[in-house]
Amino acid sequence: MAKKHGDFNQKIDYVFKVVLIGDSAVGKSQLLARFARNEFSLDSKATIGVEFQTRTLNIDHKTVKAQIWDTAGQERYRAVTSAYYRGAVGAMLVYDMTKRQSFDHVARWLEELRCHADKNIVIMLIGNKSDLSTLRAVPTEDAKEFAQRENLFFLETSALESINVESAFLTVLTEIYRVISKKALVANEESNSNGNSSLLKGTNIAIPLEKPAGNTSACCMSS
Ligand SMILES: Nc1nc2c(ncn2[C@@H]2O[C@H](COP(=O)(O)OP(=O)(O)OP(=O)(O)O)[C@@H](O)[C@H]2O)c(=O)[nH]1
Repeated sequence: MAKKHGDFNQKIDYVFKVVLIGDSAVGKSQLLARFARNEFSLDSKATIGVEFQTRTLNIDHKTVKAQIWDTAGQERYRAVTSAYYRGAVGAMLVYDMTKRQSFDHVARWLEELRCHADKNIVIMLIGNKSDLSTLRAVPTEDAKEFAQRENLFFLETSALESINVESAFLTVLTEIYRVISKKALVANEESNSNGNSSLLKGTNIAIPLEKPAGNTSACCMSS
């Protein structure tokens, strides 16, 4: 039987939950389809509710299962609650580079993300549909500046032409791995000095890095 894109029978060392967010029709589902199955559809339907897909890959000789969650950008279908963000260690915040409004809403999405998610979550800002660059409505510099100011990774992608999609997801997953390895090192050092065994030894490590700080109910995006 043919192997699925990126799937192999190996012990999983880590499961990383990554969430996709952004306005409706910016291309979240197609970015996921491109990354998880190397597929693309031009007549993609609006997402209703929440779905996820996985892809297993190797990072630094470890087997990582990326569990990528997708939800509707349309307000009437949106099921984004704290449950969607719970346990997420990465986020792809997507806008459509041909739709200025979707970029103008990025700050609100970021606010919602920071309100619900772990404070150490790794975030990639994505300007999708770079194949339509003649219709560009968001200059690269504007997005780059925003990303620098907010401490986000940034890439322009095309799910259609498979440009930078792999790179965007791999950057986030590798950074998550880097953060978690660093934490594991600290945990190891602390437990060694306490004479305890490592907190993070073993497999299928639970990922949440830290709980979000404070009361989250007051800071969520209003419609
Ligand atoms: N030209 C072009 N079209 C794209 C690209 N990515 C997605 N699309 C198209 O944009 C439309 C919306 O894509 P979706 O992936 O469904 O968007 P979404 O953000 O998941 O939308 P919601 O589910 O409503 O939140 C579809 O017609 C896609 O085929 C891209 O990179 N280039």
